[in-house]
Amino acid sequence: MTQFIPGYSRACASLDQQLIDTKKRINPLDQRRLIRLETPVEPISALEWLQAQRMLPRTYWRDRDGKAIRAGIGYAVKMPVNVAEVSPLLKTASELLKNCDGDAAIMSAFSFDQQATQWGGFGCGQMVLPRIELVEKNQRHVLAINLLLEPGQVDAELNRARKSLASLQYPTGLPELPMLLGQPVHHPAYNGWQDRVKQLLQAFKRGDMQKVVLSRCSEWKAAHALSPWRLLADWGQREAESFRFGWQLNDRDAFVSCTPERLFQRRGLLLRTEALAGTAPRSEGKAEDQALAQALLNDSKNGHENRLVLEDIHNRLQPLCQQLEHSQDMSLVRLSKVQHLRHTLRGVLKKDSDADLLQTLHPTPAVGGVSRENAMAWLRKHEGYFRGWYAGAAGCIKADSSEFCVTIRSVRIKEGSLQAFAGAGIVAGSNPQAEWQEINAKTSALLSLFKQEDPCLSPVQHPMQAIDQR
Ligand SMILES: C=C(O[C@@H]1C=C(C(=O)O)C=C[C@H]1O)C(=O)O
Ligand SMILES: [Mg+2]
Repeated sequence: MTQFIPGYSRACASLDQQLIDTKKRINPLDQRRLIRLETPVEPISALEWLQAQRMLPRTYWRDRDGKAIRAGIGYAVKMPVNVAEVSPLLKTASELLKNCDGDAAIMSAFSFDQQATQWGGFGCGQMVLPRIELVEKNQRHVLAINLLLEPGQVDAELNRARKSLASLQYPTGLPELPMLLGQPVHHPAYNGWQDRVKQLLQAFKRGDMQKVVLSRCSEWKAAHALSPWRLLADWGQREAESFRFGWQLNDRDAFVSCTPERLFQRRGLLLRTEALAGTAPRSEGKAEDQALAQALLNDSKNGHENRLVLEDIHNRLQPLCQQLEHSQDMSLVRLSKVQHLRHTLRGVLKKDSDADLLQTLHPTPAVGGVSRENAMAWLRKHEGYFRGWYAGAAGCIKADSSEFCVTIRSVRIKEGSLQAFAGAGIVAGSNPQAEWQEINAKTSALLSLFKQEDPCLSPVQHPMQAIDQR
């Protein structure tokens, strides 16, 4: 028998009826708990759906293989993250989720540096259980509504939920991306970059540190409003095997990432993570591309960048695991404009604690450095701008599983401008110019999605240069 899949307005009507029924069956003095109501719905593009909605924040998550897509609006539970509070917050979150039937997930994001508190309204992190969600899983689309019922507050919560439902809009498509105007402003500019790399090379010689990931924020003005959801749709088509994450605070401020890097995936006690570091450009010519890949696999500087990440992750995870193993060989992750080296790790945890995993792993030396403490202290003092959610941890937490990506390849869309972030692992043997070209290559997939007023200065270099010029 084929299952009946209601159209959008019938799905909304079904949820509304479920809310009315919930009111009848719930004792208003029951203890605090989460309830999730769901209904199947006709296939709708989650990004187009987000574009049409009015409630805030708007959030989006897609895992790397596209098996789970979650678009959320508003919130039933909102937990702004404070520096000292990450662990208790995550514990509260997992307790709430454990007592909730259904597929509830808390969307979460944490900034790169948990000691730094400000990044406009994003702060040093956010955790939200969306009020309404459109979820796509195993080719099924589900519309869901989450409720946090507290003793004596049940009616108020049900009324808020019905009001949210009544505000839903039907999707009507995604607006075109704007043209990027003029030249970008880079923080730091090339001279500042060169100075910092040289300073780091001295520090490595003195033995103070072994690796620091230095980054840049590049800012363009846009000709008209830039839809984060259109950007994620186009970017995701270009980089199919990437996590996609988006958080729109309001119509003037959003953060999105289309990133190849997994921080961790936890299913019960089973853990998967990876060391992603070491980069070469890609070439359109097949033979040249293959030569670049082979050169990357054989290159000692890139191998060293990757090994430092692998060793650090392995050493830090060891005390949390009953078993832990990593791939012997490096594999290649091939994106549209760059390719990376990757080692994968698998383990069995002693405890199913996301708080422990986040604190242990983040930030890995793929975005921070070795030693973590010295690299972070150096970056706070010398990087020269504040990363905010770039190179942060973003993902979703469920009752029995969780997954986080590392938000490299990310942008903030703020008041008519686009800020694009990119970093490169600086180690002994790094060359300032080659590392600058590496971050240009990392930004070039994003830039290729836009028309540019002044494209002649777009930062694309001949592919062979990045490795040869060291
Ligand atoms: C920091 C970024 O990427 C990281 C740095 C890499 C490198 O230097 O080779 C490769 C992948 C990531 O570990 C970024 O893209 O912003
Ligand atoms: Mg590198």
